[in-house]
Amino acid sequence: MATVGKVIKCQAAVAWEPNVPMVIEEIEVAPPQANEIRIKVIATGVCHTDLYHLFEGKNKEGFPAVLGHEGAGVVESVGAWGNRVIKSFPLFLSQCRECRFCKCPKTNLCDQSWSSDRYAQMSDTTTRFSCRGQPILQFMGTSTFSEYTVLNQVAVAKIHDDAPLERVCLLGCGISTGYGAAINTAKVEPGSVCAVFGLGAVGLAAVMGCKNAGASRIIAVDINEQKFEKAKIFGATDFVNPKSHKKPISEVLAEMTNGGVDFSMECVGNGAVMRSALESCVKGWGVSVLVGWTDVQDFSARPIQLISGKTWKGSLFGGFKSKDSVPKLVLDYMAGRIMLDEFVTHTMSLDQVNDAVQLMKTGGCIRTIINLSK
Ligand SMILES: NC(=O)c1ccc[n+]([C@@H]2O[C@H](COP(=O)([O-])OP(=O)(O)OC[C@H]3O[C@@H](n4cnc5c(N)ncnc54)[C@H](O)[C@@H]3O)[C@@H](O)[C@H]2O)c1
Ligand SMILES: [Zn+2]
Ligand SMILES: [Zn+2]
Repeated sequence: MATVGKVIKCQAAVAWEPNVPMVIEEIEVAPPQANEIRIKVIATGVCHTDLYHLFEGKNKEGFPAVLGHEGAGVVESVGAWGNRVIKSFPLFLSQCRECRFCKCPKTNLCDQSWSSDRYAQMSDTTTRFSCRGQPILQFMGTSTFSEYTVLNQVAVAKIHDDAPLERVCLLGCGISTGYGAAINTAKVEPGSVCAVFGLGAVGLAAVMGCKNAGASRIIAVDINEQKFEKAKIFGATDFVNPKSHKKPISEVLAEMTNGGVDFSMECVGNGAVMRSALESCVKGWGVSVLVGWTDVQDFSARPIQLISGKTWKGSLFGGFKSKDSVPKLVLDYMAGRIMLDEFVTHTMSLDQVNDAVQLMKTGGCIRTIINLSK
């Protein structure tokens, strides 16, 4: 390819500062260095975590940056070699296969993922992006709101040649997260009663996970009743709007389930909802999983909640070891074992990225796909 080894000029949505819409800019993307891969992004989803970074987070240091971490594309060039067209998948959670955590089957938290360097920039702390001479940070080591991006090879998976990128990109974050929270972290059992709090893409995917794991009853909880119809498609059997009840939601669920649910998943990112999700579990064996993202420093629960035999745990990227699992999830979609199409409510171009963010902010979408292929 003509671009191998050269700087590529392309369009990207640059978040210059917090609480200000992103600006479509021409950026320069440097060639990949050793152990890096430059990817032409074909499609990307917009996740609540992008919104969180832009508007809700307290990380004022993380700007200017190119956001986006739910993308799929093709390899443009790899370090010093090769230019085969390979469908490839940027992973915000890496899998180096060498660290203590990668070697342990109990977790997916690769040690390389959350070093502050890789989180904000590339592996050697110098970003590959610049705009008008100024370095631009790479969000979550991925930055898929750009026509081209550079990733460390520990954060790229190769996926099936026939994978439809404008669908499987969703496996880059929200869907894998919710689905895995149910099947890997909660380990939902056949015949069990589950409750999912929050019915965005993450929560709907958790509903899908509960259903695939054989749950007999799945209670969908959201303050936006428009989400209930979608939740039904993914397998929800009961629907609760906390705003329609004067009692705490845990009491409502306890009455509906003879004492509480077997498994609950918090997919909102709200400390109070996390507490009610735990309180909604049955004593003795109930398991509650935190999935929603929040920068609440402390949150509380009465110790009796845990003394009485409940388990409270959390899940990042659904507990999936990313490089190993994403290619398999792609095959699951292609074989009809998991749904993806049903999550897509809007398709837009890169210059509409602020509209996509706004839609998510107002609850007007499940997932918007930004199509970058030209
Ligand atoms: N742990 C992880 O690996 C991971 C990965 C991706 C996203 N997340 C987080 O998961 C959360 C959900 O992401 P999303 O993309 O589905 O977001 P979303 O904004 O599409 O969905 C959130 C849903 O929660 C509902 N909600 C808000 N307040 C509620 C309340 N008090 N009770 C019940 N429902 C309520 C909203 O109406 C909405 O339907 C976010 O916090 C996101 O940052 C975590
Ligand atoms: Zn690792
Ligand atoms: Zn995300």
